[in-house]
Amino acid sequence: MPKGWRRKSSKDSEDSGTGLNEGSHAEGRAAGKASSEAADDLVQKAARSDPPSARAAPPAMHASRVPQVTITAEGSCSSREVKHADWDEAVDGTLRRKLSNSSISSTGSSTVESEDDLLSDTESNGIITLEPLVDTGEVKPWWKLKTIVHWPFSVTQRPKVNWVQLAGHKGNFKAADEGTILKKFSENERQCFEKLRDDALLPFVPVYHGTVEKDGESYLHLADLLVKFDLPNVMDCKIGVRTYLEEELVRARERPKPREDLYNKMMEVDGEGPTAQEHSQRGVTKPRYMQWRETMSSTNTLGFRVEGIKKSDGTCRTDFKKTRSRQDVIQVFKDFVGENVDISKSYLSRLTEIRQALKASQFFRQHEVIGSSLLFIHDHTCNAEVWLIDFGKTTPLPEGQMLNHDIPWKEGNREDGYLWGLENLINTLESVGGEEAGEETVCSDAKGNSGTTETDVQ
Ligand SMILES: Nc1ncnc2c1ncn2[C@@H]1O[C@H](COP(=O)(O)OP(=O)(O)OP(=O)(O)O)[C@@H](O)[C@H]1O
Ligand SMILES: O=P(O)(O)O[C@@H]1[C@H](O)[C@H](O)[C@@H](OP(=O)(O)O)[C@H](OP(=O)(O)O)[C@H]1O
Repeated sequence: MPKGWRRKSSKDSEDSGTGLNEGSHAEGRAAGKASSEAADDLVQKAARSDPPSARAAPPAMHASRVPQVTITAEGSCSSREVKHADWDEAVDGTLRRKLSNSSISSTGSSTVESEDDLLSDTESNGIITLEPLVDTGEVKPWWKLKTIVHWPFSVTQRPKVNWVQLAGHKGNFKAADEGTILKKFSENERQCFEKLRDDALLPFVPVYHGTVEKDGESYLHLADLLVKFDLPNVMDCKIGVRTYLEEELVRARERPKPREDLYNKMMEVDGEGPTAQEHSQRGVTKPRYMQWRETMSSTNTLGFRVEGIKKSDGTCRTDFKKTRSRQDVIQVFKDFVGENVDISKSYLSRLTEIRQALKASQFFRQHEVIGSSLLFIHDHTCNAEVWLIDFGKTTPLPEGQMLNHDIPWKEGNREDGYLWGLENLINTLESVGGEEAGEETVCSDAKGNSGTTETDVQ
């Protein structure tokens, strides 16, 4: 049992996240209004605002063919249009898809965007679709990917390859050889993948193939986790009770930099979110924004939040900023698993294995894990996997220091609430399964033959 936290039963916290964290909504709003003084006051206040975490809480191809990147979206995902041929010469000589920012913009123009825009624009979340401009009928590596689908909105009958980035920074990913992707290099993340090579968590992180240089840029070469799935359903859940580093807090306190992009993002969700001072300066600091995101979503109440979901039918959602109560999260999960008990069970067993591995992991003990996600993937075969991704802000502790990951965060202790969030995630999925006890389960084999089974969940 976490020290200082209590894992509540689903009953305890039945109707809202506030059941897990009494008054946290009100406090969230209060935090939203917290200060009308100088920006550094905002940061200090945010730092002091005794986050709920500190209170009782529950538990690829050849040159003859010129493919084209099509970035489109459905549902509430960002809308992207076909831009220009966007294949690159690959690192090893074959051609690769380029998912770079230069071909993507919210207006569909091919204008190269500034670094600032890239960092602040999360509109990149969308379904990335490849299609060849010239179809020779030849089967090339990319077309062998199992993620090939024919979109309903397709203007062409050519095969397409889809990859989805549900969260994170625009332009951070490129395609690589079949079954792999390139992620923009971060020394911090590289070090994490190197250390994970010899760790208990290795079976739960994407295979790391080292670093790659391309056009003067460095990348981490990683396994594409979607590749073995057929029309996958994908969900990104950010884990932990805190989504910013302590050092970001300190920096913002020393040199507060109110950001207009973050102010605008806040306004999009809640016009009443910014304080009077933030309205007048049309800016909010990063930690203040991050804390506001935490209080608006289930990060504070449950220690995790849903960032985005892409379903096999092509629909994609990233509008979960206000999905906060346990009931709302359960509903989102129910919808994601399609009321399929077998899938819930598979996810649960994988999460249980992850929990076990985390407890055995030396890496985990010695790192503050911030902004990392669990990527859920399943398809009609009921193959369901969960993977640990994104170690960009996972930071080593000073020599000799270790974290519990399930005790409240207080500035200085660097606790991240990762295990607490995982516990709540498991608990939430158990509720999804529990509510669906006896539901008919329809999974198909790899050839698409359906089979119906009656399943009980205890
Ligand atoms: N190895 C992978 N295989 C398949 N999809 C992946 C993989 N890694 C990341 N993704 C997709 O890309 C998205 C963003 O990944 P990630 O969080 O690593 O990016 P990021 O830019 O570092 O994010 P952030 O800005 O939150 O730090 C995920 O939600 C997922 O949809
Ligand atoms: O989810 P949202 O509301 O779009 O907010 C972004 C999200 O929290 C990212 O995790 C964060 O990047 P980091 O995790 O790398 O800090 C980014 O900061 P940024 O704008 O400074 O890139 C935020 O804008």
